[in-house]
Amino acid sequence: MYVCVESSSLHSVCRGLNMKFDQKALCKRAAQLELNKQKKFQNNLAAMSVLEPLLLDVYATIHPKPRDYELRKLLVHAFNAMVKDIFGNSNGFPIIEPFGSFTMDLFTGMSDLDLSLNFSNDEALNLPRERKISFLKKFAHALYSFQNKGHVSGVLPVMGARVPIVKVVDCGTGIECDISVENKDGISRSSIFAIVSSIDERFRILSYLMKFWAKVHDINSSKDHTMNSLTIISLVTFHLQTRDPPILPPFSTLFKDGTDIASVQNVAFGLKSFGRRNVESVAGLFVSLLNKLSAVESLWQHGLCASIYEGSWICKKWKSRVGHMSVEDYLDRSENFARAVGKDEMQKIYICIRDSCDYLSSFMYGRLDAFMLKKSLFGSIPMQKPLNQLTNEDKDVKRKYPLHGPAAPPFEDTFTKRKRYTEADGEHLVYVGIIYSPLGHIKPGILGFNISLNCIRIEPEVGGHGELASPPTPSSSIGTSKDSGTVIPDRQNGQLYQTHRTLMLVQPQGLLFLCVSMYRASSANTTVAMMHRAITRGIREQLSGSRACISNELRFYRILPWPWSCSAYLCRVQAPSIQAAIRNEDAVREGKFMKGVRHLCENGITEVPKRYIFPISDRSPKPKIISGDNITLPVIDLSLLQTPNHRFQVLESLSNACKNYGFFRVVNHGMPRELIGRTISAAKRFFELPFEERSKYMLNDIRSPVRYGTSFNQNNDGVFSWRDFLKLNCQPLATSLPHWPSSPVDLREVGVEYAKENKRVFMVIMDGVLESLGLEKKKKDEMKREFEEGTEMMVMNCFPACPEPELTLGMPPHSDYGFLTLLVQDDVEGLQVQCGGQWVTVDPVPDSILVNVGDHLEIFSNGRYKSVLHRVFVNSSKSRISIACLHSLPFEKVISPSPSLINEQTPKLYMDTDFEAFLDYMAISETTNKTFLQSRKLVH
Ligand SMILES: O=C(O)CCC(=O)C(=O)O
Ligand SMILES: [Fe+2]
Repeated sequence: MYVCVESSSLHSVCRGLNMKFDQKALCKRAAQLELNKQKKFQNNLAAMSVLEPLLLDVYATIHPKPRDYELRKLLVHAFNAMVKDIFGNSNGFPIIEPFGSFTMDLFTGMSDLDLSLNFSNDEALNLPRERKISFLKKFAHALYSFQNKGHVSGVLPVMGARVPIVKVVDCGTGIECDISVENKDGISRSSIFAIVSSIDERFRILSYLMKFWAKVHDINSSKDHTMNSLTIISLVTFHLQTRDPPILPPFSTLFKDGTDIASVQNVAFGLKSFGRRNVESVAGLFVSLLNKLSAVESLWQHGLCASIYEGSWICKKWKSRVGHMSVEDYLDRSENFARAVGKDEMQKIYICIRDSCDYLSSFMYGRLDAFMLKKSLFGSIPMQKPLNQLTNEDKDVKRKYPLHGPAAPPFEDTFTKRKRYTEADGEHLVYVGIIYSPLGHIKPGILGFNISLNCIRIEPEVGGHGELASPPTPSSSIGTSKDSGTVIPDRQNGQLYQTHRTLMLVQPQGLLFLCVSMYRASSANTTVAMMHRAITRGIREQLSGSRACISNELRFYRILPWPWSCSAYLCRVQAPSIQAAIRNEDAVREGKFMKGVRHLCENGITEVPKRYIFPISDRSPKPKIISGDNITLPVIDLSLLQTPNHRFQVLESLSNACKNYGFFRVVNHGMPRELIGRTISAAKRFFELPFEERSKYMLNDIRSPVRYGTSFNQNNDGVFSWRDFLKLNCQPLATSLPHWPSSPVDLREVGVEYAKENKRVFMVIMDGVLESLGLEKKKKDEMKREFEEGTEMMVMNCFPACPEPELTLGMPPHSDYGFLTLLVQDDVEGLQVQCGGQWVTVDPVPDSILVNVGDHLEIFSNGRYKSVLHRVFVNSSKSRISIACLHSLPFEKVISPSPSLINEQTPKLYMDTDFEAFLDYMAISETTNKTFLQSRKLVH
């Protein structure tokens, strides 16, 4: 125990500055540093107004749902029934009482449940440690027998801990519980924070955000010597106490009538409007809290301590040493909540704090967009629910203490980005519950490992088992000694060896994958957390290949003897019927959809697989069949653009076309008709090659000079598009060309000729576009020089004939990313553009080249010219080929609104962007519907 030897006259020597601090000087210095930091940090109002909803959105995502509350309550109830059987129940005791994050209302669906086994209500009663341990042993003994029967799993007594506990996972809910005895300290601390929550709601929001932020950065774990939750919540409290005007009172005020819950509650009741005078936003508080922590980095070692009892900094030394971080326990002021924080871990914490301040600062300066900020602060993986929280009442599993509750709501898909079926399918996901208990069930075999799952539970919403496999009985063994495993390389930390097995189960309404991993570290320096991260990445990569969506990840256990560890994943794929499930399973297993639409058609299909069915809202209204109803696009005669007499007029038309349509045709462009014909023909012949030949170019790297693929953004598309494509990078040609397909034999030659001609035509149009935007000659010439070196991506599209064309789309509504796209096509109709809120079909016109404004030009023109949404429909009889060339500035160039187009009436509307940002975005998001461009918009 650390005993406080603090006094206000305590001196500590600052080695670096050779300076002494007493309490007053130290606190003054902390305030000064915070002020300096705050001054340097430019709070941009527009950016703040984007940050606020962003943070509230994160909060809404992580905040538990009603079912999470309910399950925990039911679980407490079930444990109480269990306790009654184990210990008897004479005077109403013992009872199980929850505390910790659940009672503070600061938990998430992933949080453990802290429970205390209480033998009386007497707050003063303090059982000796030995007594507590003997009660826990008795409890653990009973739990083991429940474990054998499949009621609970992962029973683990941790008697050597400061507070002895038994860990156990409930099979019905998947919730891990830490049970302690007479944990009155824990109960009163969490009750007090729950009361504080009622004073100002910013406390709870900020606590959630900070806890989540810390979790994402792996700095919220006392076991790993980073910050425990009490430290984080106390730092939030402290920040709110030290704002001007303060939002929360010092706890000394709260405790003025005593520290018993009733008194504190009473006092708090009178403080309900305490923080009202302070109107700071959550975003403002979030930023200033990180800045505050960042500012005082150097002062902790001199005894700086956050006292929420006093509501101010104090100077404090703990008995054995100065805390690396000091956050005074408000009930026992001789204790440091942050006592577990280690020296190296403090550095890790500070790297995260500094980085996050930098991200926020870049965001304020417009150098980082909201999307990337969110990713940097909170990661890109949504919080996942413990899978068994999706349960209905137990049916199959033996459960002695059933959770009697209302039926579980339908599965809420937190992975909307990866959702594979549309709402129109009508059916929700199957519930599947699974508990994996590694303790005592994983043994290294001679060649591999034996893994037994001691309590898998499968609970279909509708009874009956799948056809492909029946659910494993409790303790099915899915590991075999023949399974020598796969090596998953960890790019950052060398190699980790792991073995994993994939168990596939088909349920009447869905398909499940269960991946159980058992692995060991390759070196003694590898921490368990590193192993876990590497395996997680590996499994996710494998699953993204199969397009399964991960519905949940089981708890990560560190309780195996070093260097072994294990984790398990359950993934589910939504499917409306067993047949569909089997079809999908085939497709997923063989990666059939990934092989493209032509491949699918070549294998004979008579209906559109579910995976390709778009929501009605996306595919309606049906394309108009009556010709003549199609849109007449502006026509720009490029030959006239070069004649001085007509140039001005043509520029005028060009400007109108870019402003009002975003699409126009160019004629008299000088591109030989036969060259267009030859290029389309080469593309057509490429798609007609045997799949084995085409598949040589099926590369997953979006930066590769050649890429054969399918759909729109195949790694992220929820619904697949009826399109295959071949993307050829044309800049620089010399290095890209050798990678282009060698078959059909003329593809390279024709492609090069076409790419060069296309660039020439693009330069002519771009010259006009720049002039029409009023750029002065010098700037225009400079831009043109850059465009000469600019990117050019040739996209050959193939839209095969489709058995049910009205259900799908060749391309979803999207805009193109570059400055201009030049498009040619065969004679089959398919393109539609959005015009005045309507989808209108564009006729194929031989000899003309269709041009459209891309996102980069919308940004560069500061919104004067608009990139326009377009989509492609397919038909039942004819395959269609189109070739789009997307042109932009060089890859590394930053694209920003032209300064000449920013003025008082039209302030800068978009933040700077580059290809890297686009690619990053594309890698994890759906890019349809101009979402990328939306993410670049500045709010005024
Ligand atoms: O095929 C078409 O008409 C349009 C193709 C397209 O929009 C694209 O490749 O971005
Ligand atoms: Fe397009």
